[in-house]
Amino acid sequence: MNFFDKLHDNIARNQSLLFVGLDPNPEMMPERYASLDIMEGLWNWLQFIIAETADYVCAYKPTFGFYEALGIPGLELLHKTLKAIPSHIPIILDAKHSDLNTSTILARTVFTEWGVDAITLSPYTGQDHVAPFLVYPDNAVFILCCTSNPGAESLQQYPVTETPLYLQVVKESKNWGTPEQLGLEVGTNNPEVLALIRAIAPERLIMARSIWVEGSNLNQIVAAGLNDNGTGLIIPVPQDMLSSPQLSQEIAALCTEINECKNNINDENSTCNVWLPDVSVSNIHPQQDLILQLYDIGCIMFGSFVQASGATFPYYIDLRKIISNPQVFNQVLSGYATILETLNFDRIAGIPYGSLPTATGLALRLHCPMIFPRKEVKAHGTRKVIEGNYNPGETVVVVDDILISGKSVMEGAEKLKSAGLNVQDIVVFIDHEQGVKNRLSQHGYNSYAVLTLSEITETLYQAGRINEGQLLAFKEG
Ligand SMILES: O=c1ccn([C@@H]2O[C@H](COP(=O)(O)O)[C@@H](O)[C@H]2O)c(=O)[nH]1
Repeated sequence: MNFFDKLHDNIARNQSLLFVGLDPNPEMMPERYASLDIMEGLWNWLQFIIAETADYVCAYKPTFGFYEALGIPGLELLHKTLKAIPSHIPIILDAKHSDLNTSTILARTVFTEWGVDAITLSPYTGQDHVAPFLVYPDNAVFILCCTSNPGAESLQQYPVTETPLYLQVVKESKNWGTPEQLGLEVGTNNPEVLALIRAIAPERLIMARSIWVEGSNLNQIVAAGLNDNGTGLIIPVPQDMLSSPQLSQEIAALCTEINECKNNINDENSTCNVWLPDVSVSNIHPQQDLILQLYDIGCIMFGSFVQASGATFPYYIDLRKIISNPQVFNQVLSGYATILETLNFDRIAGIPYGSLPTATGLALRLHCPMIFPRKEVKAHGTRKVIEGNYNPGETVVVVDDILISGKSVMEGAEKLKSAGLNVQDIVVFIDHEQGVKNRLSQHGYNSYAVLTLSEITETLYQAGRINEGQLLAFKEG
């Protein structure tokens, strides 16, 4: 089960948006444990917190730094703490990790060895740093986009007049991972800041932090943080409460207060227009997130572009860019893989150059050998038409990026056939439509596409990424 499903199950099971920090901070350890050895006192305290709160939380969030600061016994304590958390409750390791060089090894350690479900990351090292954490489909990351630390303000709010840095972080990080894998960590007690972030990221889970300061208005904070469906927000249990001997009663009362707050807000927002989200939800394309990301990373361009056929189109689809965005690339591969898994073949062939990375990714993912027909045959060396090993008589599935006239893919397929291979199935990411599938079928090929061009354009239009003029440009192209 992936992190978000696990989290939502617990929100529903415990009727709680609350998460608890499991922080062995000696300065906060209650007096009643003072007579014990420090590590024993902290361990008893942590066990007490888990036992008292397990029925009232949606997640636990151990802060890595507190354990690290206790040295080797601290890391042993972390290990024991992670083991003590009931397995159905998701664990968010608060690491605020920011080092690119250690991201791959840390991701592997925390997700595969420690059983952590999600981790907090600092955004400064960019997508390269985040990508190694996103190759684990059941795990998630939270990107720190805003902190309540007054000293951070001059950076976060810069430049004051245009988009401040913290909002830029929100915008940028939306391109790094899907809503199921990437949430936002937002430290603020200012409802306006939360509302600005929510407006830019209506689809993201927000992990609120630092909301419990004197003068904070819980109702306003919850109202600003919830999404249009009245969800998408998790709230920390105040640190002070975790020292209380009556922890379970206090957290139960807080849970009720937040639920009342949430229900009132959701009731207030339930106007006579309440049917609208239902209508739009049913219209949302299942691949909407991927389509928007492809657009956002510049795979869909407007302008005057001459096609291989000589025709001029008012747009160009450049799927070659996906190789620079591992998260998007991975999702594109999943789209192809779903189709390939229904077909029978001995080898995968990619059409150069654009589809070679895709064919390579699919060959690795599906454990299937790959070959490719050369675009041009070299006048030296082996002078091979087909690269890679194969046996005549084998069946090959051809993968390409987009079908416009079908000429490129058929040329590639013919080269494979002339080497004695069987080619029947062609799988592309985008079908330009306008009869190209029929053309391929007239030449004896079955063709399959992950998406059609009209599905993409309708989705972009509905999401407000393109205007009516651009939509028409696609339709008339
Ligand atoms: O928007 C586009 C249009 C074309 N391509 C490239 O061309 C072939 C598909 O064209 P055919 O007419 O079907 O041969 C495709 O493999 C792309 O490499 C493109 O990338 N984007």
